[in-house]
Amino acid sequence: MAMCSSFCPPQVPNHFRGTTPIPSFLPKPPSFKAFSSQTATASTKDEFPARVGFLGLGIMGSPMAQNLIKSGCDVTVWNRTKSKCDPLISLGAKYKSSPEEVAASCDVTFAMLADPESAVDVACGKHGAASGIGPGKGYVDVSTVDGATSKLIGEHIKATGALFLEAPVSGSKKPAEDGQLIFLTGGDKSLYETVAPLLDIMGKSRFFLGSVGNGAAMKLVVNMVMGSMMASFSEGLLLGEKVGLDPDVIVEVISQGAISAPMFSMKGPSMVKSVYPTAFPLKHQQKDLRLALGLAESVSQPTPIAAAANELYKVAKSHGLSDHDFSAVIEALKVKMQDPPEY
Ligand SMILES: NC(=O)C1=CN([C@@H]2O[C@H](COP(=O)(O)OP(=O)(O)OC[C@H]3O[C@@H](n4cnc5c(N)ncnc54)[C@H](OP(=O)(O)O)[C@@H]3O)[C@@H](O)[C@H]2O)C=CC1
Ligand SMILES: O=CC(=O)O
Repeated sequence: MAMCSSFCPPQVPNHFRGTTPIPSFLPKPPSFKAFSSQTATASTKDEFPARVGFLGLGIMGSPMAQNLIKSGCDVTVWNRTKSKCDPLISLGAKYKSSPEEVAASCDVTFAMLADPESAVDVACGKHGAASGIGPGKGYVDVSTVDGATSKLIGEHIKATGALFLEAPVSGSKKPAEDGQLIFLTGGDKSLYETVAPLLDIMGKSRFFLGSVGNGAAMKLVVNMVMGSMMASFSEGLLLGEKVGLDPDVIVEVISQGAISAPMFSMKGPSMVKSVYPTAFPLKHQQKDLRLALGLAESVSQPTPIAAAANELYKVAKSHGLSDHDFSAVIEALKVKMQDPPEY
């Protein structure tokens, strides 16, 4: 893999021994050093992989690619809807008309796609990245998908002689803009080390979690908790309001106590106004709950809270809220039956 100079990041290993069964699709983790974490470190331009591809320029992909460009990386972009490439081209990005061409012309290619179907299509479909990639190159999928999808993409990429890393991110639109994402990675450790300077441009910390599937599992666990928290917060706001409490004060009280979370203090005030500017689309939150429930089922882990939350997001989707922020799930609890059944 072409690098402007050799790069060897300092290692800060943590040690972890899990006690829960491992999903059948995941390889058994090593008995020690199952993950290592690292906060972002400053790098110089000379340490970046020479040519960086970026596929998928939605809410997350655009600012991530933008940060790479602004840091001096040589970036080539592709997006299904070509117009989303234009602002990045204006900033200096190159453009190729297929994932295949991007992967062929770059040393490392990142992909930030909507869901498992699009991630597989862009990596493995006709004119997909796997058709253009090869030995000496790397593919980093930062989309949120399930472990089986991640493994499938990894197998296609590795069959070409290239390296593969899954690296889903925790953190939304603003952290993506601010270069404050958290990367949850699994796969080829050498690729992880090669792209570390790039992850550090886009993020504030990174975790290497071992085999492909572990990064996906970590991301789904985090987003399962997040989806349930938002559903519960919504119930609390509406219950409080119905018994006469000021919802703005509820947000303030929650924000000062033990259950405070940036998510509540950031999104609460707009939820009170029934405004949901999209940072994390509701359809993606429901996708993550669905995938997390699949993961739970694969190891017979009961997740009744997440299952109930998933139903609420499904109701919200059925009311046309898919592309609103996931905080719009509160609307699903406001819906009144038009024609109540007769009992
Ligand atoms: N938004 C957030 O806060 C966060 C999102 N994520 C995850 O990151 C991923 C991207 O999220 P986000 O940027 O918000 O999503 P968006 O919906 O804004 O972007 C989705 C991207 O996928 C592309 N895409 C969708 N379907 C296809 C397809 N069939 N073929 C090719 N390209 C396709 C879209 O292309 P086009 O422009 O043509 O539609 C677009 O580039 C998701 O997996 C999400 O769960 C993770 C952390 C935070
Ligand atoms: O996946 C969403 C996030 O905010 O993280």
